[in-house]
Amino acid sequence: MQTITRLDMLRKSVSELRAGGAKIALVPTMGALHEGHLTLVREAAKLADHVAVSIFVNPTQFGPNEDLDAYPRQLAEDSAMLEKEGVAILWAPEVGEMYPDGFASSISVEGVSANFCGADRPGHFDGVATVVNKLFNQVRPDIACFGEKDWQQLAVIRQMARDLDLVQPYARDIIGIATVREPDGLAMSSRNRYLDDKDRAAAATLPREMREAIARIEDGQHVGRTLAALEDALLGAGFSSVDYAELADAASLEKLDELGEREGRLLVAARIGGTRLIDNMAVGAT
Ligand SMILES: Nc1ncnc2c1ncn2[C@@H]1O[C@H](COP(=O)(O)OP(=O)(O)OP(=O)(O)O)[C@@H](O)[C@H]1O
Ligand SMILES: CC(C)(CO)[C@@H](O)C(=O)[O-]
Ligand code: BAL
Repeated sequence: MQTITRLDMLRKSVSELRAGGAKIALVPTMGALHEGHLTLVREAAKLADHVAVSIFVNPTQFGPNEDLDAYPRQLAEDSAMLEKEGVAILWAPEVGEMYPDGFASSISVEGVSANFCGADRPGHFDGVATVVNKLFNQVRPDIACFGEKDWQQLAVIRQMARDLDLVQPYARDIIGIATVREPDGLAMSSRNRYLDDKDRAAAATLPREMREAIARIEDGQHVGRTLAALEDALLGAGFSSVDYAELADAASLEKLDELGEREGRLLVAARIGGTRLIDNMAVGAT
């Protein structure tokens, strides 16, 4: 595996890998890798000849009071894990390489980014879209893999890829990978390591109560009251606040008051012990 920190070196290595028509899959990450990330890498390896993984804690997607400084950074450990997975390129630029002096552009994806994390974290998805666009231009992957854990992020990236002709035929090339969970159901996330033992145990209430709420909605119970009960259950279990707990159209991320014929997704963000956790699950899917 080549660990690359400079863009000129990346371009050279990518073109060498691509010689003879080999396909490249990109897995963008912010590092502090866990089994969720490694699942993305393994799926990527099935779909392409070579896998490139990026590790970049992107400052432009963090708000002023968020955890940019505290975000875990462990490049040596991450690099050893990726080496074992047979990854060809680890792209790990410094902030100045990604955003040289004078950098002045931003990509804003409307609609899908308006609600949920987009509303709670102003500018977050502009930061994500801009850096993912740059990563696509830098690596020029044939496919890219993203986790469904960040459902809204995946929708934003798909919209951007479609609007800006980034990959084609696009629908096949942005791959969404199902959320990988801990044995108690908690979605794996680099931020789970912020939780102390008590909060970590209570955090499993989130997927459990989401499943309960989904069963009630599918059973025809009132959506608004079911979601209010879900919020109460989380607050009762030790969560300090619920940023949102909403039923949405799975593709447009428009809020839904009832399921109807639409493919629904339950999306939740809630805080426990100062850590913001997100999760989402299908509602009404066959
Ligand atoms: N549990 C998971 N299952 C599947 N994919 C995941 C999981 N966790 C993260 N990913 C995916 O890995 C990619 C990189 O995510 P990132 O590095 O932000 O990790 P994270 O664990 O989501 O971190 P954070 O705690 O910052 O949200 C994203 O596409 C993300 O959706
Ligand atoms: C896609 C991403 C790597 C962009 O910084 C990040 O948002 C993430 O890790 O999900
Ligand atoms: N996994 C999403 C990246 C973020 O929360 O900033």
